[in-house]
Amino acid sequence: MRIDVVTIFPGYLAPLREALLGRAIEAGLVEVAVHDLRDWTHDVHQAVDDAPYGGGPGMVMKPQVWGEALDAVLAADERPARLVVPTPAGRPFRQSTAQAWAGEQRLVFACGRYEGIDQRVVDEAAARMPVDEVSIGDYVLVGGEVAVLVMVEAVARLLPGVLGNPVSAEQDSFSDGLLEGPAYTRPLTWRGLSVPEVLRSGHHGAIARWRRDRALERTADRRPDLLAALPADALDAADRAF
Ligand SMILES: N#Cc1c(-c2ccc3ccn(Cc4ccc(CN5CCCCC5)cc4)c3c2)n[nH]c1N
Repeated sequence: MRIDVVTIFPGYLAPLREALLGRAIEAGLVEVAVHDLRDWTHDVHQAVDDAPYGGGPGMVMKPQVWGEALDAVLAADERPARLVVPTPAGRPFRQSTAQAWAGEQRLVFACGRYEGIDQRVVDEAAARMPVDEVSIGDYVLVGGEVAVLVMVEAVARLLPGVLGNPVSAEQDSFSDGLLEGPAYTRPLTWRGLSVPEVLRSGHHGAIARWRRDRALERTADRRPDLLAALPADALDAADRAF
C-alpha cells in the first residue's frame, strides 16, 4: 500500500516514521509520502486560505491549491487511490473502516486546517475516485493531521507483516463487536493485587470463558451501544447466562 498525506504542517506527520510503522516502511510493507500543500502555491505569501462565501467564522482552504496538489500527488503513482478527507462533519471512522481501507492499493489523505477545505475539492475528486469524508470522534480538533495519524496507524497495523503477532489484530476490540477484557503479566502480585487465579490455571476453556465474560461485562458497562448492535446470533447461551 502507498499512503500519501497532503498538509501545511508536514512535521505533524513525523510520528509516522517512528516505531512499528517506521519499521514497516523500512521493510517496504507500506510506502508513506508526506507533501507540503504550500508547494503548489504561486504567490509570494503562499496563500492557502481565504474568507468564506456567505460570511461566518474563520477561513476556508482554497480549491485551486488543493486541486493542483491532488492532481500532482495522484499522478505520481498509477495505482488507483481512495481520497480520505478528515472533517468534524464526516462519517464515523471505525475499525470496520480501517479493515475496508486495508484492502486499498493507495490512500491519499487531505489534511485541512482553518474551517476546512472548499467543498468543490471533494466534489470534483469524487467524480474520478472514491472519496471518504470521515471523523475520528465527536470532539473538535484544529486540523486533520492528528486524525490522519490515527487512521494511518489503524489501517497499517492490519497490513500483512506489520504486526509481529497478526492474531492480535483479529482479537482486537471491536473485531468481535466487544471491548477486550483486562490483561495481566508478571509479577503474580503487585502492590497487594494478584492476577486472577483462572489465568494461571492452564485450563484454556475456563480462561476463554473468563475472558469472554470480562469482555461482556466491560462492554455492557462502558459501551452498551456495542452490545445492543451485536447481531442476534453473536451471543451464545453461555454469553446470555452471563
Ligand atoms: N477527523 C476529524 C476531526 C476534526 C477535524 C478534521 C479536519 C479539520 C480541518 C480543519 N479543522 C478544524 C475545524 C474545526 C471546527 C469546524 C466546525 N466549524 C466550527 C466553527 C463554526 C462552523 C463549523 C471546522 C473545522 C478540522 C477538524 N475535528 N474533530 C474531528 N473528529
